[in-house]
Amino acid sequence: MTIHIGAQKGDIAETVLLPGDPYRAKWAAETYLSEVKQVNSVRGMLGFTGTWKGNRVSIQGSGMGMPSLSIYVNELIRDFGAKTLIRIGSCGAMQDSVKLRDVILAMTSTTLSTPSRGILKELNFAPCADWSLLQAAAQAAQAKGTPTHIGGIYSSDVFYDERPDLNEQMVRHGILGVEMEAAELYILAARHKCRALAVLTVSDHLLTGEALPSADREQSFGDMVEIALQAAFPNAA
Ligand SMILES: O=P(O)(O)O[C@H]1O[C@H](CO)[C@@H](O)[C@H]1O
Ligand SMILES: O=c1cc[nH]c(=O)[nH]1
Repeated sequence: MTIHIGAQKGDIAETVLLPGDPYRAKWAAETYLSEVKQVNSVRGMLGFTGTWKGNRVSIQGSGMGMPSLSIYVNELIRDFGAKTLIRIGSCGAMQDSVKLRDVILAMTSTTLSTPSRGILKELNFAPCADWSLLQAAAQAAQAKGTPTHIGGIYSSDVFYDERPDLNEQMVRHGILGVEMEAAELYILAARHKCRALAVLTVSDHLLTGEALPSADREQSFGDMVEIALQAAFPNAA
């Protein structure tokens, strides 16, 4: 048990999927896993462990923003032995070629700052995905036929951004989409020698103003979950 995760030692699998939304964790666990057990409810940040095609996997909500994700990922790695961490999140598209409900595999994540800024100091560390996960996710997405984009994303500290000039630079430099957690996930994974990837579904479009309702963000991003599971267990039949 930790301060924020009420699970017992051994309750959490080495592979953990991390949606920001705890109710997406519940939906994904109930929809895709077998032998599901709820392992966390502290602060309503639901976590579940079950099996997928015989492989043990946990799905733990990580909350919104990098400070929140940092708490859960630190505890998952240090106290529960997590080794493979895959974010399954929503994001806003920043390119015309990226459409609503498309999947983005975040190869890198640009950010202004993360909770790790204090230790990285003046270093502009480049947060990047684990290659084996990225490659397996790309193959899984191709096999499913899901419209998928692979490249850089932007991890922002704000949802209601009042820096249009910054977004303009992101768009201009080919950033595919914006979300709020991947950069710190990648930095923590690098620090602790774990594997990490962010698999995202486009829920908003910053260029067209389109936006999906909250129920869709909670319960309809199935391709993203299946791609993440297949990437974690590429040999699962
Ligand atoms: O849908 P989730 O995984 O929470 O991800 C995105 O949605 C939240 C904002 O609505 C932020 O956490 C952002 O990163
Ligand atoms: O951070 C986020 C998440 C979803 N959609 C956005 O526009 N931004």
